[in-house]
Amino acid sequence: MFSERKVLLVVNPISGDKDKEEILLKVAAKAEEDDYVLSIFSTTGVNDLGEIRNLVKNLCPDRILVAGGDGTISMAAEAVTGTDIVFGIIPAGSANGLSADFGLSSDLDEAIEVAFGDQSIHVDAVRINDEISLHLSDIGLNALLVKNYENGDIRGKLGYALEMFKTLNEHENFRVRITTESATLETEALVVIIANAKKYGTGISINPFGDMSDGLFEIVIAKRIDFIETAKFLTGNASFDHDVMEVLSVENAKIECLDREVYFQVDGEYKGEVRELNASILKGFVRIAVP
Ligand SMILES: Nc1ncnc2c1ncn2[C@@H]1O[C@H](COP(=O)(O)OP(=O)(O)OP(=O)(O)O)[C@@H](O)[C@H]1O
Repeated sequence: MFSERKVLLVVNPISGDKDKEEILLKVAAKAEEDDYVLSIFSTTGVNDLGEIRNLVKNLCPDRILVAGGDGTISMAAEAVTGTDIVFGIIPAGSANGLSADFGLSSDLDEAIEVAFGDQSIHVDAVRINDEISLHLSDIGLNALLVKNYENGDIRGKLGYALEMFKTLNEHENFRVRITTESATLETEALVVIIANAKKYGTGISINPFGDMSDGLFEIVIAKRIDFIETAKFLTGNASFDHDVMEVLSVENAKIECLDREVYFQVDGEYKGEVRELNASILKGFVRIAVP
């Protein structure tokens, strides 16, 4: 008997401050062309994870497409983990770091072709306390920037640029102890990044050693601002000064903030202040459609 193929489109109506009408129309047209029955879920910001989990259970889609920013993409990925559903990304956030890491085009037609295409790879995620991170999470300077951005009035890259001045004035370094399966390290830090991927959505490549499918994540520690050493690190030059930048490839890590609570963000979502994080790799977490 012929069984119909189903695709679920998850849309965040507010991400990136962009109208999603064109996305809806183009995805509907492509679904019809490829003989998929399309269902649409628009996020509300309240219990979206639970709602998407229920939809996945009841609809049993073959494919799920997500039109939103990194926060929506990570949340929807969490809803499908443990299934073999192909996950397609339609970049529609203010920064879109995840799609940049997968080499996805920002052109809508191309992104839709890939999201409905046959190529896919399994990618890892990192569990950090009760959160799932597919991309980049951190404590310190950048998390404070994310907090200030969320409280600011201006969305998009301009919003980030404006909040950067305020953030640099407000930030103070902190002391941290990092315990991994192979080492313990204690240092002062500007930022500690838990990196499954390579690039922030701003295009800054913070983890040149990152591979989202290698069964490892990186802990990147920037100890202080030093432009030359930071530039060496960011360009993948392995001779950077370890007094300035440090990178550890690990499966598990415990991060303790020794002198105070520190700002924490996960995939671009501010999560409050924390004293301790426990991070572990989740291998092959989700199957993502790629070019
Ligand atoms: N309908 C909605 N109204 C308000 N907030 C929402 C809605 N749907 C989702 N959200 C919130 O959007 C956030 C995720 O945004 P996402 O990462 O997709 O985009 P973004 O590019 O970060 O968006 P922004 O334009 O805010 O920078 C989550 O905090 C979620 O709770």
